Amino acid sequence: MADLFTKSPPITIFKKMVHKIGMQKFKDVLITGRKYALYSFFLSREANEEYAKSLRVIVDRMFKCLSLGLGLEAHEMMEAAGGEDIVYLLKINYYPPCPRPDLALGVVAHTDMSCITLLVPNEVQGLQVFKDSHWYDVNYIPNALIVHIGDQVEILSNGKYKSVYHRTTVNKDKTRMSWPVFLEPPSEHEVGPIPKLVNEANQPKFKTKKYKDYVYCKLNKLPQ
Ligand SMILES: O=C(O)CCC(=O)C(=O)O
Ligand SMILES: [Fe+2]
Repeated sequence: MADLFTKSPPITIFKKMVHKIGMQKFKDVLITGRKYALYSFFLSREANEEYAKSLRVIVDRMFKCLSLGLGLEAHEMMEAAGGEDIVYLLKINYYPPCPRPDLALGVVAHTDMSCITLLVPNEVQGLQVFKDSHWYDVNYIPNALIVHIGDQVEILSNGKYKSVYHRTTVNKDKTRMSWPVFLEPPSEHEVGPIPKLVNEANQPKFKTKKYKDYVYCKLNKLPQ
């Protein structure tokens, strides 16, 4: 086990996980409930490396578009989000069939804390987004990536881009899975409205703070 934590870059995901939940709990998780998802992490290291490489290309383009959309230079948004040090955090969601989907949710309504999230679902319907007081199903499109704007892009853009409020439902007969990659600033990185976007007429709508402090407040439901 120790060996696994000293090798190549994707292992930082596990280090991060261990750091978050503690080694004992991590081992407990490995031998109990979420065995399936965590084993698939270990077994598919190469696949994850390949996937991360492909995602990088898309991530660079997405940040460029977001930057240009705000009238900034192409590189500015990504730099403000942590540049080369942006963290790629892969999570695997596993939603088994549920006898009473009318009484349960897969994931409760939330916005992602990340800058952006790139998500691949399987073909089972479940993701919903909230708009104009309604929940809308996100249709499954084969080979398409789903992109969420997360809280950090909302902050960087001083509210011009809104983080998407979403949730997941569960299915009576089918198992749903999804593989989101959260693109996060490094934990010590300070995130706030990009100075060029702030002036007399556009006062900052968000505090500037370290990403780790943002996460702490959000997870503990404290005011930001
Ligand atoms: O499973 C999904 O489609 C979305 C999951 C999600 O919102 C999350 O993990 O943050
Ligand atoms: Fe989410």
